[in-house]
Amino acid sequence: MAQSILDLIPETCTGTLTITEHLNFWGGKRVKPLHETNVEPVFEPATGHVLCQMVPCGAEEVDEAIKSAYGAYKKWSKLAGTERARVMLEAARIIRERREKIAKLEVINNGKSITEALVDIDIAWESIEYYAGLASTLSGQHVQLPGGAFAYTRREPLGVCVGIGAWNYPFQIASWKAAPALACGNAMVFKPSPMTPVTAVILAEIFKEAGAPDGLFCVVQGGAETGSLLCHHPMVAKVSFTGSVPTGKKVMEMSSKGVKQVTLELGGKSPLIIFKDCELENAVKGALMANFLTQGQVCCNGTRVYVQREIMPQFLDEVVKRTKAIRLGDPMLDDTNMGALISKPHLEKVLGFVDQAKKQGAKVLCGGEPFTPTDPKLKGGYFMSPCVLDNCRDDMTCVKEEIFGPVMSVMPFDTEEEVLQRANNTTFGLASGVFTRDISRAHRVAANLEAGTCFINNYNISPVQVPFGGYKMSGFGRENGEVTIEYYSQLKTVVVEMGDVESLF
Ligand SMILES: NC(=O)C1=CN([C@@H]2O[C@H](COP(=O)(O)OP(=O)(O)OC[C@H]3O[C@@H](n4cnc5c(N)ncnc54)[C@H](O)[C@@H]3O)[C@@H](O)[C@H]2O)C=CC1
Repeated sequence: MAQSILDLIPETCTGTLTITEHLNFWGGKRVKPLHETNVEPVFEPATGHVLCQMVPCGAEEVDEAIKSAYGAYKKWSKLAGTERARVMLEAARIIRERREKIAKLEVINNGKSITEALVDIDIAWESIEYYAGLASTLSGQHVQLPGGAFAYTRREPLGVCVGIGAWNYPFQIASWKAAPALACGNAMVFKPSPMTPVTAVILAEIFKEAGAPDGLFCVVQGGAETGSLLCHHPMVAKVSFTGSVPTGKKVMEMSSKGVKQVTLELGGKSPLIIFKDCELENAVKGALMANFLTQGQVCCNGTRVYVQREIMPQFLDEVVKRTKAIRLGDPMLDDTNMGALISKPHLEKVLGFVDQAKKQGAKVLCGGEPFTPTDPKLKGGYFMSPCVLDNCRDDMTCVKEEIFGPVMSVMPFDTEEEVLQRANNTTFGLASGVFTRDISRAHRVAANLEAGTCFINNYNISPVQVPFGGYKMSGFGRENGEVTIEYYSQLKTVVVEMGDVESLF
């Protein structure tokens, strides 16, 4: 097999890696693009250095990848769950073994800190390991019918599933989609975001090395056009999408033409409610975790922080103190805790939200400015200082729209009833959080929040055993947890007659 891209990573890698290897993968190998049209440069967010070129796949290549996946599906779906589990466990082991190198590559392509990237890679192999465990438990039901007849159900795969990913968790999103899909006996064609094309192909190489049939996990590069080709392809049974609400709607519409199943993991504007009886230090830490991971580019972030009026001054003091202490800089260094945003246009968009918030009456307590690290190699990076906004109102743009950057909006509230009404007054419903020491209140609030997840006394932890997904316009279907098996399989009912046919004719 050709040399892995992982072997190209130099010792000191910030701003030095250039990848010229092909980033498509099907038929068990990396594939050279057929045409070099609509090529887009891919930037290293921390430096602005061109990391590689993203060459989108056209119709012929998408068709080839899907056919390769279909061939693998025919073999893979015939294996017992235990046999599939063996390959998946081996893939998880290889990822674990190479976690540092994969994490470094993720940092180079995404800009998040190495500390966070290592967690992402660990969650990725954990997910593959978890679904490997479930692969051998898939089973149906036996139903007795009158006259000795009976029926049973078989849990069968769907076929070729498509995964379309966002740029904020490139390797983790690919793994979260591949793991349940493969455990159920499907094959997957994955399209990463055009801004983060690099690490999905590493996952493909690892599945191959672990013993998966050629084509089981394929990678096609591209943007909207390639994504649309995937959604329309007649041999695709399901599309699992992570991205924005507008694109999610298009994916659903395109998939509906072929009556394909869809999972949509979309955006959010999640509320975090902090009651005066909370343990304040934990609530402050929770608010930071809810806003500043991956430079604030996290779909389930709790960016609307409602704080009970009596504790607002202490809360703001502490939150600002800790936010100012966040160390920005070279994401490859262990003591950096915030890296660079994904792109220059995205940085400008986020800074634009801060400007607009100021115009609408918000007060910037800290951050919200472009940031230039002292290290000269980071001069061209897309950094901004994490921002806390006070004096926010529910009708402001910064409180209503997903910013997808390190910007926390803080608002006071007085009563539980009032805050619940305000927290639910949104078209999104991905996540939510509550900090309180009153256990009855905690569960009552959790039950009344209209969101797919509610964190009590913590925020943004995502164990693979726990279902993750949205309410309302944040999407439907789930990732992680046992329930996701339902989204990657279908039930066949087999009815068995033991006597004579009683014909009405
Ligand atoms: N709920 C969740 O689990 C997550 C949601 N997100 C959401 O993703 C968004 C940020 O990610 P972006 O990559 O900017 O989102 P995006 O919606 O622009 O793109 C997502 C993916 O869809 C592809 N795509 C774009 N147009 C398409 C089309 N017409 N047909 C098929 N595919 C198409 C893109 O190439 C990319 O791979 C945020 O809104 C965020 O909230 C991000 C991460 C996790």
